[in-house]
Amino acid sequence: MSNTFFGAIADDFTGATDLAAMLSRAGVPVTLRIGLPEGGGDTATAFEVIALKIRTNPVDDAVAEARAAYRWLKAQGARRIFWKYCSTFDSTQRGNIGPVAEALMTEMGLDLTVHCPAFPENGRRVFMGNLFVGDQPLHESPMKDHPLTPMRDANLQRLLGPQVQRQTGAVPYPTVRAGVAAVRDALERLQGHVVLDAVEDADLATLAQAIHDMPLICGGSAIAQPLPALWREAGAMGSPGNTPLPTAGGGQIVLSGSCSAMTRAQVGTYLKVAAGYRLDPLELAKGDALKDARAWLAAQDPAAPKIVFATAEPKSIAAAQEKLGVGRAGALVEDALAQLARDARAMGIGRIVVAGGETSGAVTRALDVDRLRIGPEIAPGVPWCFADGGLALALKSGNFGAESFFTDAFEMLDHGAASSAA
Ligand SMILES: Nc1ncnc2c1ncn2[C@@H]1O[C@H](COP(=O)(O)OP(=O)(O)O)[C@@H](O)[C@H]1O
Ligand SMILES: O=C(O)[C@@H](O)C(=O)COP(=O)(O)O
Repeated sequence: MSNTFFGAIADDFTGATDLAAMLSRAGVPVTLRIGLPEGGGDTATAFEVIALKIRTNPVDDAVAEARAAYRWLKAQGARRIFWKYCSTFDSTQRGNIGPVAEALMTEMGLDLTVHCPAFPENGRRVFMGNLFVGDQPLHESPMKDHPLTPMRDANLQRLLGPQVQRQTGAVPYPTVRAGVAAVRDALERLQGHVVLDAVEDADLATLAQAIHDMPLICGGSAIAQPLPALWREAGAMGSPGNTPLPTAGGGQIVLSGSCSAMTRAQVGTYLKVAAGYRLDPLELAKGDALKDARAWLAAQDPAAPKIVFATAEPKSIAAAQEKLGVGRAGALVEDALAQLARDARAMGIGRIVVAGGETSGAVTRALDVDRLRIGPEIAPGVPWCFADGGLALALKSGNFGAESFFTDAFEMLDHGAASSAA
């Protein structure tokens, strides 16, 4: 058995890099695995994050993949397990947040776990069990129009309830404000899935102190940031070593399949300085559109700023989904962007920014990457990641980053920030 201390299972790829970034901020080197590792005990490190693509899979498939990932982490000796899902609680009515949490509890013989999606730095706050995005309740935020997981309620217990067998409960804000002992006390009296309120980072610090010894924590990435220092203090883990990051190759491209309000703004901003090609799922379904996109890409200068995007307004997404179905519309775009990523690599492009969690999963898999090292953060929760062979990837959650994100990302590499990263 090797020395893994912390093992995370992330339901999508942007979520995995987000969590890895938070742990890196806390000073620990993280190994990010793309998909379930094969064999691998000899390469296991202290902090392992496994990126799966199971956010919108059928429940049974998602549970089976998460269980297999858990068993691999357990075989490496992991003593803390983290089930990483989206800070906007992206899930369908059936799952997969609840069913995976339940399966992990059963595997681990637990009757209590906590759910903490709050990420105040990115505007996700939980108050009295209700999730806010900026100043809007989740179901009034742009998440109500997500192509795959439209969120139509903000109350986390109401969202979780139908997804789980065990009971749900909550630690409300006044208890969190009352401090660590009050939170511990509340948790001792609860069972099942307990939703934790957190409005500011100070609340996350309180919660982390109260829950750092729990074997299973579920939620967004922000609650992970204060944990390594507490584990170190409690003597639960040693000081992991550090190794230098690989360097990034040349050339650049942005591939965007996210349709979030923030990505739409980012694409609009980037098109002012970059060459752009728009993919339309209805055209892709007809057959020739991908060939045209590939020809367009082949004619571009690898070094010049460029973007291929399917990013569209809710009305146009709805029209495509009505004709093709939600799954097919999404898959056509994901497959096309995956093929274009392979083409970009073949042209010698080594710096790729991908917008969208599902999209990132499709692209990263297409590039045959099995491990990523975590570099500097471009924006909160979005680090540059480095694969072997000179490939640098930034996997941007739809909602994250400033409007200038795509330019910010390449400027960061141009200015050599990667070489100074932890
Ligand atoms: N124009 C479009 N019409 C329909 N679906 C689209 C369109 N553009 C992208 N999609 C799909 O929407 C989904 C966006 O999800 P994702 O990549 O996870 O983005 P986010 O990070 O914003 O959630 C993907 O499956 C993508 O293929
Ligand atoms: O927690 C978050 O918000 C992100 O880490 C995340 O999961 C992003 O998912 P997408 O918005 O689908 O990229």
